[in-house]
Amino acid sequence: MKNPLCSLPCFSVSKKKYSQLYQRSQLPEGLCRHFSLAQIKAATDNFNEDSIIGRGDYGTAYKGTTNDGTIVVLKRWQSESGSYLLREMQNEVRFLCQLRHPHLASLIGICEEGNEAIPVYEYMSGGALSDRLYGQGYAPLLWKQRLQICVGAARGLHYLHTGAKYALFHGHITSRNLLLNEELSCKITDFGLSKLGSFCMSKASKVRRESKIKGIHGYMAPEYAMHGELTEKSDVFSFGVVLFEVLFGRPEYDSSLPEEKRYLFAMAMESIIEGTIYHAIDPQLKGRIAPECLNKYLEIAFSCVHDKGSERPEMGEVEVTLELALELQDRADAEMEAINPCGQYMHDEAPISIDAETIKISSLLI
Ligand SMILES: Nc1ncnc2c1ncn2[C@@H]1O[C@H](COP(=O)(O)OP(=O)(O)OP(=O)(O)O)[C@@H](O)[C@H]1O
Repeated sequence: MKNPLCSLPCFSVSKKKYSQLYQRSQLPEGLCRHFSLAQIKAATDNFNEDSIIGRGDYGTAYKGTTNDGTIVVLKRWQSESGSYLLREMQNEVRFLCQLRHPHLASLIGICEEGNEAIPVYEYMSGGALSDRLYGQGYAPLLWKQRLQICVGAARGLHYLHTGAKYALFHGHITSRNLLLNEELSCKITDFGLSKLGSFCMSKASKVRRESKIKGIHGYMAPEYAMHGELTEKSDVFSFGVVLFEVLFGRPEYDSSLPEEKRYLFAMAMESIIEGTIYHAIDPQLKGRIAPECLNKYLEIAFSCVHDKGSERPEMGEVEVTLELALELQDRADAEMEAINPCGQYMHDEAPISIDAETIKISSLLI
């Protein structure tokens, strides 16, 4: 049966209308635990202000503890929010209930009672990757930790694209949507904008959005920003943007910087052309990156943000290349440690050589 929500325009929903609009997910208990509203209230001390950890467009995120002691995050949808946000939340629940992967966010269950529709997630105590890269209050991530996080995220995204019966496109990959646990293992979250692709990826992998184009502009592939075409290659593009943030330790756009430095890609390009990349990257990484690793990393990062989707690699290739970059770093570190068994060491700043064909960045980015 066609979901009646799909044909609704974007408007805000009154409480009365909400119950008519909201279709119970009717997910079997085996796929998704069902919480009662009383259990949710107990977990958050009746939605106590102190339990709030953030607010999104849809409503409020709370940290809570379930009766078996599990620390969770609950997202309370507000009826004043637009109906498209309700649709996004249902979309997320529908996908996450059926997907299980160590690098995808874990949906523990949902509460559907009265006017409430509250998904319950595993709590990720390590925060968002964006916060760890350029937020306040965290120790800087080491280069190898960053690489491991990227490898994890690439595995999750590769699984999303190819691991299930139908390909799934995330549609909203950003460093804010990559959450870390205590061991710094990364999980992809926020599947509200996700779309099912074709049964077979090699056939028509293109999904055209009928609705408004949504997402964060700097992460959007040119074909998505301009024509609303969401494919697996749009996720690859967004992931490439994250790879640059990881290396440079800054957001893709930073209004606090002088104009010529605001756009991450303009800065990255200039540093490659002028041979000043080692000065442009995150200062915390100075001397920590082996040149052969940096070369591999930059090669794959630039190819991910290629102007043309067809020239971008598939996530499987991205994953393998990042694993190789990590291996090159491990090897170089082992060699340095053999020479300096108890000393601090710095890797050389060898020139970077990237094929000019790989660097074809959209003018939208710079
Ligand atoms: N599972 C989780 N574990 C720990 N923190 C989380 C979890 N999910 C979300 N958060 C944090 O809660 C805050 C709100 O997140 P949420 O996903 O609700 O909105 P957002 O991503 O900030 O915005 P939007 O979803 O509207 O783009 C963010 O700081 C996010 O890092």
